[in-house]
Amino acid sequence: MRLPPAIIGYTEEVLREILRFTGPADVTLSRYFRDHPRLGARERGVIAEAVYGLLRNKSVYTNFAESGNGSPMRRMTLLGLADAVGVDSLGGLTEEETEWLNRVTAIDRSLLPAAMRANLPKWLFDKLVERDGEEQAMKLAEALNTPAPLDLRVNSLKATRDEVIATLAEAPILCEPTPYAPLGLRVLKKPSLQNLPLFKDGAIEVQDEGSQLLAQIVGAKRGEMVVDFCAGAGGKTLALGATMRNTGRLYAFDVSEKRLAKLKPRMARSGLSNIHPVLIAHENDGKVKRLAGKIDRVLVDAPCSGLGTLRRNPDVKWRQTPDAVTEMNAKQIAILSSAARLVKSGGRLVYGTCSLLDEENEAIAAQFLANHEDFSLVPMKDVLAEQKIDLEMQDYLKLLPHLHQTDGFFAAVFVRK
Ligand SMILES: C[S@@+](CC[C@H](N)C(=O)[O-])C[C@H]1O[C@@H](n2cnc3c(N)ncnc32)[C@H](O)[C@@H]1O
Repeated sequence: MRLPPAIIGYTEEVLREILRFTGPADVTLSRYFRDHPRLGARERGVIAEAVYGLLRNKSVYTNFAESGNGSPMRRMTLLGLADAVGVDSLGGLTEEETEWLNRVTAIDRSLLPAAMRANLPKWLFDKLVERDGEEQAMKLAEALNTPAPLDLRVNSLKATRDEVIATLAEAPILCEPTPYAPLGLRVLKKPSLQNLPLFKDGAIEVQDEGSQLLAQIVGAKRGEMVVDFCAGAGGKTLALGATMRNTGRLYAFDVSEKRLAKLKPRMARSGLSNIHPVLIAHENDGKVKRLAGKIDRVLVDAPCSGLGTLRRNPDVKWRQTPDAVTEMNAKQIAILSSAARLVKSGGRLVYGTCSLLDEENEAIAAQFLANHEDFSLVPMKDVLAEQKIDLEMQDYLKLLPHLHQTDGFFAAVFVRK
């Protein structure tokens, strides 16, 4: 069935706003849908898919939109919608538009220049090519421009992975165990989970496999004192709390009240009572100082460019700038240095990001080690062996979508001597 012609106007309107890049695309999209309650579920789905498809392919579509007649924004909109549902499903096109869309969507993209095909901003593409070579950079770009699968983490306090697979199969929702994370499941389609008893009762949480692995290498144990320094809405906090079997004390620090507020209902669902959310004003807050030298394990899941999450947040690549990354680097080293003071002798400090850039990853780890003689690096291959995770790494954890089917993640593990 063809889509009503009005959908083109709605998509164009919201796209115009999103392409100003004044805020995250998902926030703008949610606000638009709230302001347009008449839009049905199917229309919302198509508009969202068109917007995301366009953000993923913006370089190529901008080039395509330069041909043809009429407003470039309408042409961009048509390309996004054609990407989402196919040209034949669009209602309200002129004959000329149909002919143009059929022509440009049939173009063999392998003939386009690599920098355009990668659909990355030039500064980022150049950086990746310089580091990894063009072939690898293209493979990475292609994976980053493909939507992420839906990964779940089983809450081991409430169920086993096999029990969840069996219960989901009754729904029927098909999934398979993730290759590396012991409690992960990859769902084969993208069903809505919110109303499932498994979700409401806290037996499952949505969490990328890479994020699960980052929490696991902290190695938190029963009865320990653990700090999740940048806990946000608690994706990794919940995983840590379950690994600790709901014992010990797990402090969830963050500077964002809004993010910590989102952790609370998730804590309630999970059945975890060992988590203590703490709002801090900054990384040197007195609440941090009081715990100096007392903590067994500290995770710093640092604020970063987020370029490893482009599969879910394709707008991030167009919103980030090299200057913003440089500013972030100062914050990252400041947070890591302050968090390090919490770690007791023999304790573990984990620095992680969801960035692909060396300057937010290895460079911060190296700078930290150079300035903290009382810490040494624990090679990631040893940490993975200890956690029985079957992944080949050297000094650091470096997860990449084209190699591991996860978001891009980096982690370094240090021990206090
Ligand atoms: C990558 S996000 C954390 C994601 C979270 N750990 C998860 O797994 O869902 C980084 C977090 O760092 C927080 N943050 C920023 N500056 C901070 C600071 N100075 N001290 C502590 N947290 C900070 C941000 O509010 C944000 O929630």
